[in-house]
Amino acid sequence: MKENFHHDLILDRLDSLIYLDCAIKEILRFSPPVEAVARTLTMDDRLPNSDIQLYKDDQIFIPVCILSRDPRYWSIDPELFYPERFLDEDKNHNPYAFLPFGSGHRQCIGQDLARFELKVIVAKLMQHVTFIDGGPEVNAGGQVQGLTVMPKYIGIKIKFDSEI
Ligand code: HEM
Repeated sequence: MKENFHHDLILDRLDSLIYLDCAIKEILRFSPPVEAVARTLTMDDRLPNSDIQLYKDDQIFIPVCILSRDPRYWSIDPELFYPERFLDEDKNHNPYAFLPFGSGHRQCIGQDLARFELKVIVAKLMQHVTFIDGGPEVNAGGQVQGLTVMPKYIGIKIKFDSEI
């Protein structure tokens, strides 16, 4: 990125940032901002290979955050934060194991915009600043559950590259 410091982020250049795509996917897999999506059944059904009977009008939750860390659906240990998985071993993952924007008729209508915005903002910031981990004391882990999930603590130092 550093050698591209003065380059504008034209679309072609954004498209070439394949590793950034992987990193954004990995963030959405590792810590999906929406942990579950809900559905109301329109007819009776039974979960395959189980005794679990479901009835019309039942409400079910699809646990996005559990599916994205279920070792049955990932080749590389899903507890590892490893963006490269999307280049190779986990490129063709089960599509239902990765649902940060939901799926089907009610999937997120803003997902293309969200992905694009995330990519532009991160790429633009990386052209001008360096992020430094605030360390284990400030980044003590944990999360806060609201409408979306957020880190409980977050400590990042930001250095403007002109200062380095
Ligand atoms: C990282 C950012 C975002 C995440 C993780 C996210 C995630 C989600 C999820 C999980 C759902 C439920 C999907 C389902 O039930 O299958 C949803 C629905 C929705 N999202 Fe997003 N979203 C994001 C950004 C946005 C943005 C930028 C917009 C609008 C510009 C947006 C608009 C909507 C709308 C309108 C729905 C309801 C769709 C419906 O019920 O038909 N979202 N989103």
